[in-house]
Amino acid sequence: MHSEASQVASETMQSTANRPETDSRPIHWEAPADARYQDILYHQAEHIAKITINRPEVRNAFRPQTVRELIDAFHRAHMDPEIGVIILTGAGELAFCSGGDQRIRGHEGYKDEAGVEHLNVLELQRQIRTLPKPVVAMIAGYAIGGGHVLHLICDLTIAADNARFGQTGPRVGSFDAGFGAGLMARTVGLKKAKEIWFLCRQYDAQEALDMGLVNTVVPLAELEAVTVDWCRQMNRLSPTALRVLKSAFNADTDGLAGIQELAGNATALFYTTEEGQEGRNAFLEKRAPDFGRFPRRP
Ligand SMILES: CC(C)(COP(=O)(O)OP(=O)(O)OC[C@H]1O[C@@H](n2cnc3c(N)ncnc32)[C@H](O)[C@@H]1OP(=O)(O)O)[C@@H](O)C(=O)NCCC(=O)NCCSC(=O)c1cc(O)c2ccccc2c1O
Repeated sequence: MHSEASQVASETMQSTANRPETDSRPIHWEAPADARYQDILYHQAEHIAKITINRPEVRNAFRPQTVRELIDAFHRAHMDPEIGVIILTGAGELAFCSGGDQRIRGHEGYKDEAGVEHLNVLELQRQIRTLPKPVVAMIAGYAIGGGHVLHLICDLTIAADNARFGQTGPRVGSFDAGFGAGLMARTVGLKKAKEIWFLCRQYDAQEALDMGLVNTVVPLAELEAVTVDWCRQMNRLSPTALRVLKSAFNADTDGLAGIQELAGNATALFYTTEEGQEGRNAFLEKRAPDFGRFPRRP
């Protein structure tokens, strides 16, 4: 029979084993020479990529070029086998992102250098959802309008205590009736999502936490350390498990495209098995496949 003290000790050991200690070692970001952009920054270290919207003079509002660069940077992190987790953030302490740059909004979208109008942030949203690595939004200051939807799309959100969240669409003559509405409702519930869009209020970090819009709130000074710690924790886990789980979380929301994503992971895993390879080998060796040796599992 356990004494009370040994029982407490064993429970403590168990809970410590389940909750890794915070790893607050400093991280030494490097900026690869071939990843230089105008509107964003790209850094990497310890299997983590950090992508920063770098337009603090407009609270990190995006223009078509910003979005093009973000798409390129996310593609880079997606394809880099050294990268396991991606952080999306904004430069400075005042804003994560304030959405589309209203100064260059035209009649049909946001004007690029050639005068062509885009809503290309929608492409970026799909990219962040479908790339098979966790994406963490690291938020200081405002996440507003299209910037608010960007953090919503990310898999996790870590907010500093100065963060503020909200939609402005109906006030500035815009709306995101795609993930901006549907995913918002799935995240915070239908009534709250309608409140966010219909009243265009701002919410502080604690309110965002209370409604399930963010995962945690930390002091501003600890924002990057905590975010990096979460990324380090994810990087210690099975990349395949995280990959399949991410697609599973998308599957019902994204309909057949979501099932396709999840199913693609099943196919990729099947290709790694002897059973999957027997079919290919038989074809290449011009013989009938022998699937008889593989178990019919219950
Ligand atoms: C974000 C704020 C709440 C910050 O307020 P604060 O008081 O801290 O700062 P200022 O207001 O003084 O701003 C400083 C400086 O930045 C400029 N600025 C800020 N945001 C933007 C912006 N989005 N575009 C352009 N410029 C911006 C501001 O003018 C100041 O410049 P000065 O020269 O005067 O110093 C507050 O700034 C704010 O509310 N900003 C606007 C937020 C907003 O309405 N965003 C657009 C929403 S619509 C959208 O994002 C959107 C984009 C898409 O691509 C879509 C695609 C498809 C469907 C829907 C989309 C969509 O809705």
